[in-house]
Amino acid sequence: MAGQLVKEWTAIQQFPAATQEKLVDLLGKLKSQNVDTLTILVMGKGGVGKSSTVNSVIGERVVTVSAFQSETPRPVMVSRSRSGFTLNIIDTPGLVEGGYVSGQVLDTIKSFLGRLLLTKTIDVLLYVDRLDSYRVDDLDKQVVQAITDSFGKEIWHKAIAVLTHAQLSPPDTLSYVEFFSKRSESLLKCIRQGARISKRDAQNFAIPVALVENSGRCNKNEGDEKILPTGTPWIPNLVQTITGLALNGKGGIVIDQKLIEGPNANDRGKLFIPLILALQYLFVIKPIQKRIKDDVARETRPSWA
Ligand SMILES: Nc1nc2c(ncn2[C@@H]2O[C@H](COP(=O)(O)OP(=O)(O)OP(=O)(O)O)[C@@H](O)[C@H]2O)c(=O)[nH]1
Repeated sequence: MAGQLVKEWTAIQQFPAATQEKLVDLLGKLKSQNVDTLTILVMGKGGVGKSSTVNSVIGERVVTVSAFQSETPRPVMVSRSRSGFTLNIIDTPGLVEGGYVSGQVLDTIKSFLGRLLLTKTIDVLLYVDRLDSYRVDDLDKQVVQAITDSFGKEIWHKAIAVLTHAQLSPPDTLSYVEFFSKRSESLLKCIRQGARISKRDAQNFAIPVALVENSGRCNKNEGDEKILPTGTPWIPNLVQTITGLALNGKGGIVIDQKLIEGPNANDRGKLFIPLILALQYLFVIKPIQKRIKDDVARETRPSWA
């Protein structure tokens, strides 16, 4: 990738042996299908755990994590290669500023992608939110809508809903599995509404949900792998979901000029052309015609004629 430093993915060796084995297996599966590069875009609101998730997957602290609004300039792309396979992960700033979806942040993300990935593709979107948010609201829908408007509805063919803080203790009345299924169903419903995916089309846009626990206090199994309350080691599970999506037969999101400049940037004014012509006729041409007519009517023959 032009101008992009691709480092060797040495941090993979920091993972416990069982996790390493599964990751190497999954990368092998991708290579066997002729996929030797995977580019993952990470988006979501602020403070939901995007940067932490990037660090967890790479296995080292590659992007700054902060309990408050991040001061690290983002977007940032982290690239790692291993045995001829390259993983690119793009961390982005939170999409909400001052209680509103920030068009400026989205534009920054798009121009960053244009500079780095023009004519290349985004293979997977990690849409990050927290498991321990108890409800979705209109702002969530607006975030999804803004992503859809910027990248096209097709991006949801390549999306995983990632829920961080997954080691939560649910309220007394619900089991962990019940809580997870309620939370993921309400988030998926919000995504479908925000992305304008009809009920009939929902099957076609089956968005997987993956759980993540970035905390250093995440429980571990006997193999030292970080596990969810269900016992599932979450890093290989997330990478498996990513692999499945990369190989789901749907094309990635191509970063081209049209996407960078916004939908029909050149056509934007076209809608106004008839209106402008009508106004021109009413307020310019008609008055001129009238003045000419009046002038002709007022014209008196010169004395010499
Ligand atoms: N317990 C727990 N804390 C998490 C988890 N993921 C992130 N955090 C914490 O949540 C805070 C925000 O995490 P970030 O990774 O910076 O979140 P972000 O989405 O990148 O935030 P912005 O930079 O504002 O866009 C930090 O204090 C993290 O330590 C998680 O899975 N579990």
